Amino acid sequence: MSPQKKHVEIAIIGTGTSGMGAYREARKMTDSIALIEGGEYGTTCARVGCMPSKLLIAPAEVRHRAELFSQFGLKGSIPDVDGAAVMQRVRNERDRFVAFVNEDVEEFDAKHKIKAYAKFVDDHTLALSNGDSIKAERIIIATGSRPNIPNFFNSAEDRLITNDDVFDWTDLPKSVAVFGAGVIGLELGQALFRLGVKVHLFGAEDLVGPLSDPAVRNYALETFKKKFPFHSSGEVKEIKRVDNGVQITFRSKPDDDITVETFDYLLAATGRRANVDNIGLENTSLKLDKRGVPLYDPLSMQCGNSHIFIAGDANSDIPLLHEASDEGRLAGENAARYPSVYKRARKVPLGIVFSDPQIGTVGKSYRELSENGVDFAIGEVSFENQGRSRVMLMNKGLMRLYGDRDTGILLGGEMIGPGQEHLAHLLAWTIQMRMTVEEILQLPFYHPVIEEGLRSALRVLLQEMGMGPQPPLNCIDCGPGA
Ligand SMILES: Cc1cc2nc3c(=O)[nH]c(=O)nc-3n(C[C@H](O)[C@H](O)[C@H](O)COP(=O)(O)OP(=O)(O)OC[C@H]3O[C@@H](n4cnc5c(N)ncnc54)[C@H](O)[C@@H]3O)c2cc1C
Ligand SMILES: NC(=O)c1ccc[n+]([C@@H]2O[C@H](COP(=O)([O-])OP(=O)(O)OC[C@H]3O[C@@H](n4cnc5c(N)ncnc54)[C@H](O)[C@@H]3O)[C@@H](O)[C@H]2O)c1
Repeated sequence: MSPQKKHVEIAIIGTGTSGMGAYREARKMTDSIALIEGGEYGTTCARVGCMPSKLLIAPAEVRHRAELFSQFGLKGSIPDVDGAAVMQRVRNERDRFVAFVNEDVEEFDAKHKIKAYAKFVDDHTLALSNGDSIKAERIIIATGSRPNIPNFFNSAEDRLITNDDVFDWTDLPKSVAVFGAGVIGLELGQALFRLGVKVHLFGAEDLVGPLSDPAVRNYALETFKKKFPFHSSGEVKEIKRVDNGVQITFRSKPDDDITVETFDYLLAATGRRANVDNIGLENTSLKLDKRGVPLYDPLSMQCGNSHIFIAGDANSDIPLLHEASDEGRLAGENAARYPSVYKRARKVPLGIVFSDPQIGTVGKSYRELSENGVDFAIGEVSFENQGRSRVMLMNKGLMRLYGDRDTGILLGGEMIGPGQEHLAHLLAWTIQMRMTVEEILQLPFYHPVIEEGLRSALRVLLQEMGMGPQPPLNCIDCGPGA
């Protein structure tokens, strides 16, 4: 068949979370759409991201609780891990989540869907990998991201893997060297370790997860180092493919002796790279930043004043699922409205790492406040003596909250500890409502709950801001271990 030339109002490149959101919004206003997908339908989140990673973490957490039996005075053995069964459940449930997404895609109008990779030929024209081309009045870039793999890792040859590979395993390997102590490395590394896999986590510059507050970061480093081999500032001298796997020669700390260990795989979790370097942006008039991402307005997703919009991981800014979804819908709405483009307020930043202890970041980070010279106070609480956390043997953690000294408004926080996935939400909601610390303290806190730890941090913050009335810290009406 000779190559087809199609003309549409809106072309959306990528049918992941942001592309699907964009499609739903744009579809409300036009029937002239091309929704293009080069890879597999199903989204990164459901196929190889959020969902399968949490499916791997779940059995690891359950088994870890059994390791605490004796501390509770319980007798019983720690369950053996049936790696094949663990991975079978991960794959089955993953497939179920992917099937839900695919059902949604199935319901999209068949005449809108195109299966091919797209590349810009000029500002309005896309060349497709199937030989066809599309002329579009407006275009949305929703191409997502892919693992960033330093060249250094290539010597691991066929034993170099990423998150794209892990969830297709039919059994657990014996050993994995995880590179990158960011979100993926912490989540997958700890889960594999707790499922009996020999894991070493190799970080860089003592960074851990998304933490920028030095006190919380140091606490996190100390805590994770007690849990599994974690070389947070080590030096890797050599990575070599050997007969039985990948041999890694390294120093755990700068002054340590050299160690040589062999692993089945090297898992690269060293950040992600936006899929914007391979879509022909050089053929457009878009201005790019130093990462190669088009300059765009995060309140409208519009690139400059152009008819091109960018959403989700493709813009590299907040590579999280709920943000990709919001950005996709905003881009879809504005592409349909163009040239009258609306700005929408963005949600308060919220990040959660599903490690144990969990990590939470909300609102403005310590780094952002410090670098911008904001005069902020810090309220800190340790979870080591927090009542409910001790009861549950989950009493590891440190929360630091930041408040504005002039207005008493809560600005943000960084934390590691029990139940942070819930505490971080409460904090994000109160920050989005622009509540003062005093107002938040008027809200009900039950007893005995982990939220009482959050209340203690808020009370310390109020005191640090010099704003009364100041309830006595560790007051008796707060209940023991608040
Ligand atoms: C291991 C892992 C765990 C994660 N866990 C969480 C979590 O717990 N919580 C959270 O909030 N976020 C998590 N994330 C992040 C989250 O998955 C992403 O932010 C989100 O999926 C991004 O959605 P997207 O629409 O931008 O990209 P995607 O869903 O990746 O969609 C992009 C689509 O574009 C297609 N495409 C690319 N280039 C082209 C082209 N040229 N032509 C046509 N199609 C193209 C791709 O094939 C893909 O289908 C995780 C990510 C990973 C990797
Ligand atoms: N729970 C969640 O919400 C969740 C879970 C997984 C992923 N994600 C998203 O996916 C994104 C990507 O995750 P990620 O963990 O790949 O990236 P990341 O940016 O969180 O962490 C990458 C880490 O790798 C380190 N690193 C880089 N090069 C290295 C090297 N050569 N050796 C050792 N360490 C090196 C970096 O210093 C950094 O700490 C995250 O930013 C997040 O937005 C979210």
